[in-house]
Amino acid sequence: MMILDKLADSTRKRVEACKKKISLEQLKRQAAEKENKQAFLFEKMLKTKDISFICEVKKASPSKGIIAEDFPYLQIAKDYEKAGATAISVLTEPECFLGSDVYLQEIAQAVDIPVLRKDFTVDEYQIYEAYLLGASAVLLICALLSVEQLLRFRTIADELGISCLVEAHDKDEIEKALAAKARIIGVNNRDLRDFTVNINNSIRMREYVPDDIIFVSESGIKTAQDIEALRQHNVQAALIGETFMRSTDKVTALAELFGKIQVPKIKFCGIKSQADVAIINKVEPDYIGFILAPSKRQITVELARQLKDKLKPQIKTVGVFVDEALENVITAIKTIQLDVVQLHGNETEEYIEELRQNTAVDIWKAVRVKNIREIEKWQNSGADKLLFDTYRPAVAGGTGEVFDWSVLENCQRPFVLAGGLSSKNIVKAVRRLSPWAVDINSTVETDGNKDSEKINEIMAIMERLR
Ligand SMILES: O=C(O)c1ccccc1NCC(=O)[C@H](O)[C@H](O)COP(=O)(O)O
Repeated sequence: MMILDKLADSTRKRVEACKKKISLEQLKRQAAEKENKQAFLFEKMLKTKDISFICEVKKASPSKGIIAEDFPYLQIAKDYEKAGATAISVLTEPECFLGSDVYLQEIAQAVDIPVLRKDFTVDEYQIYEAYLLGASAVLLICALLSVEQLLRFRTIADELGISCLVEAHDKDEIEKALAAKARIIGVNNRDLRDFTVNINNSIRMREYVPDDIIFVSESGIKTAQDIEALRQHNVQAALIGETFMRSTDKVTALAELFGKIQVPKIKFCGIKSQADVAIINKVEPDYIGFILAPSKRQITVELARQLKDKLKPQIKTVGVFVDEALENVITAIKTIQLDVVQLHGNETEEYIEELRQNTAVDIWKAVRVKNIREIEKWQNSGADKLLFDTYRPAVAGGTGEVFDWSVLENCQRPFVLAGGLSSKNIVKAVRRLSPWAVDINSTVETDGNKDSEKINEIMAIMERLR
């Protein structure tokens, strides 16, 4: 019997045993009661310009045996998220892959990125289970399912708001996936009959999948050259297990596979004490920001001057103002010896122009992003840089919340990215948007003060991207 048939058999038995504990009807009722706050997140996140990474958490496999003796699955998942993974695939098959539903459930709760349940789906029961465990997607393998089953399972998943990664190995299976109206097709580079792996399989199969369907290359991807070849063939995502499972430093491993990027300048905003300055001097970011506008982080011009005195001279200072009278801004620039003025209110082009006439500092205009029109409106601004931040009514800045980055994908000007950037999302943001600089504030604070561990973590992550 082939491995796939064995796995399907044992999965059917497993599902029957589960049904005795909780019936399908009960499971359906539970699913109906659960609110899906992030419908189809898995496929939404895979729709990016450059290649995405689906990183796999797996302890063992039939072809390789035990891959990870030590298996801190939650830490692995968190490391993948920091490394910039777009999604995480979690093996739940218990016999050959030594997976568990518990891994999936805990991981889905611990990370903000979508999680795929990697199992051998042979029964609709497993789709409801996956949804209840917190999965954002399930795997449907063409070699195991008829077109009718694929269609039915995909329809159930659609009703629940979760995605299906429909896996094929050859042209016939791709046709089956297309007949089942798959929106995401994964081509497996591993031949499950003899376990041989050849990443050219997905490259060969690329032409059979229309461009409006997300194409995922699965298995055996090891090197930056592999990723570059997939990129050249317009592959949207790479699903990688063993290579990442065997790497001790996921951030560096993913950075090496992704290839060189332009690492942005780094600004930490809301510096307000000598203790903050001491932390900053140790890590030497490119910029720091003093909030000189009403905020829980506001400091006086005089305190900013004193802090600047203690700051290493190579670190540039940004004064953040909100609709401040021009003469006060000019006085602050001179007193503190600011390098940059960040206008974070409703300042106009005329205001920017007048400021330009009166000072030599760089001017950054903060745009709090409500929609894409906001981005377009400021494209011809006279400001030196635009800084895009999250819009929240009645909050000028420092929200700690992320906005929808898709509006920035066609931005023509170099920009500063702000809004809820953290060690969890900064790599993904940098790869996806190539900002000129990143601005981090709330997420590196603990109890209202800058936290050296959190700042060090961001700096260490960015260092590994170089
Ligand atoms: O941070 C503030 O308290 C603030 C108040 C008023 C105007 C601007 C403010 N911050 C400006 C920044 O440059 C922040 O770094 C930016 O908004 C991002 O903040 P966060 O989302 O907390 O990382």
